[in-house]
Amino acid sequence: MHPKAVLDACAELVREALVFDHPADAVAARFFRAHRGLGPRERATLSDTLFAVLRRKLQYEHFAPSGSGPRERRLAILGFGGPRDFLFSALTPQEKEWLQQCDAVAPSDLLERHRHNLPEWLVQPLRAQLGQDFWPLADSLLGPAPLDLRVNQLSAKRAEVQQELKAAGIESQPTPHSPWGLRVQGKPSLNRADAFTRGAVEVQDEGSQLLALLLDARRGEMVTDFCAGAGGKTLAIGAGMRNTGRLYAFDTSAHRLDALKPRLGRSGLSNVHPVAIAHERDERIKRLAGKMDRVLVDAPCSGTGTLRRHPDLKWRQNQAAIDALATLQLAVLQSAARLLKPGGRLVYATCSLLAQENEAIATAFSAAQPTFVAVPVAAELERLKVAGADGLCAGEDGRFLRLWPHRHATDGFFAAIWQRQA
Ligand SMILES: C[S@@+](CC[C@H](N)C(=O)[O-])C[C@H]1O[C@@H](n2cnc3c(N)ncnc32)[C@H](O)[C@@H]1O
Repeated sequence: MHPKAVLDACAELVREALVFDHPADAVAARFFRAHRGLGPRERATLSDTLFAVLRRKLQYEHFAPSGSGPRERRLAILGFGGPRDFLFSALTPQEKEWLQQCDAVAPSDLLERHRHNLPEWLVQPLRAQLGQDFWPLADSLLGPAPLDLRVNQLSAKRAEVQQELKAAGIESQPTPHSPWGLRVQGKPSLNRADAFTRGAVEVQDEGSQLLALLLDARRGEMVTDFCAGAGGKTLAIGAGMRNTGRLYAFDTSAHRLDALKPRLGRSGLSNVHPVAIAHERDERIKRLAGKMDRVLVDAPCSGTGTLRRHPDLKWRQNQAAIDALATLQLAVLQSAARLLKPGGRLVYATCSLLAQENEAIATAFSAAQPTFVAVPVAAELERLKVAGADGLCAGEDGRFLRLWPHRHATDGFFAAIWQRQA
């Protein structure tokens, strides 16, 4: 495809995504369906351009007014995801000169907001929480995330899968903390790899694997994954139960639960029961009250821990949305807690960076539910033989799991654990 046509397509995709009426990856998927002529290399260039624009939107919007032509074209030029010489052959002499001027601006000459590229509703609480560490976090959020796999412990061994992937030209390393994880080098296409099609591996961030590990579900138990979505954690939990017992996968989105089904098929699990619920107080929950050994609440959240993968999330939300999420999170946690037997384990988790969705919810729950006793996560990780457990936790006695992209190379995750008093 001619460079000019590729740049035009990039600008059009940027225009569609910046409406922010749908998630950026859904907009890109729709765009590729509508433009079947785009090959894999062109699609990669378009995606990389879009994600660069979303990551550095404030910086590029600051540069854009000094250029010429439509705004989306200027943004696409600044974030272009293909080779420089390819881009140059699509530009007018005036555009080339403008791009070189933009490239020459030193980061130190930019305002802070044009360097961190974060909205104020996110900057303020993160600065308050992190102090000096705010900038390493902000920098890490401008980069891509690694590709992690979880080896299905039901049917495969990590070292063997690593060898198998290597033979297929896919290099990987064991993840430092999760016993099931492999971190893959580069961005190889996995969908056709035999290890993937036969269910020996699933794509899952190392941090997400640790959340499933913390539930510590055992053989023969009754377990609920309350916000199961497409089942990333459900699959890990079901494998940990060695495909025995009963694992309910609840979610209010039947559509997301549908995406769990093919993954269940590949995984070999038959102990999982997906159930679409209307809301967190659904009658079906009442019927199962007091029957569960373990409940995971992987709550709906801002997803700010996943900004490397979903940079549009910072532009599609605001403080009012976080306030509404916090109310929902406490309601979901309170309702899910009713499912537990005395002695049972409750895990609350998010992929948010914000204390308002994390420590504040855990603290409010503890205050309202004195029969749920907090279990320090650091001690649990140590018992589960997770390397470097202390460095993964925060709060008094390592009370909470707190993973950060700039410290742990994972997405940002939070978890708290309670045991219901017998
Ligand atoms: C963080 S996502 C879950 C991700 C999933 N556990 C995984 O590992 O792939 C949160 C999920 O909560 C679901 N949800 C939203 N409101 C809910 C509610 N009131 N009760 C149960 N689930 C809810 C959303 O549909 C979404 O799938």
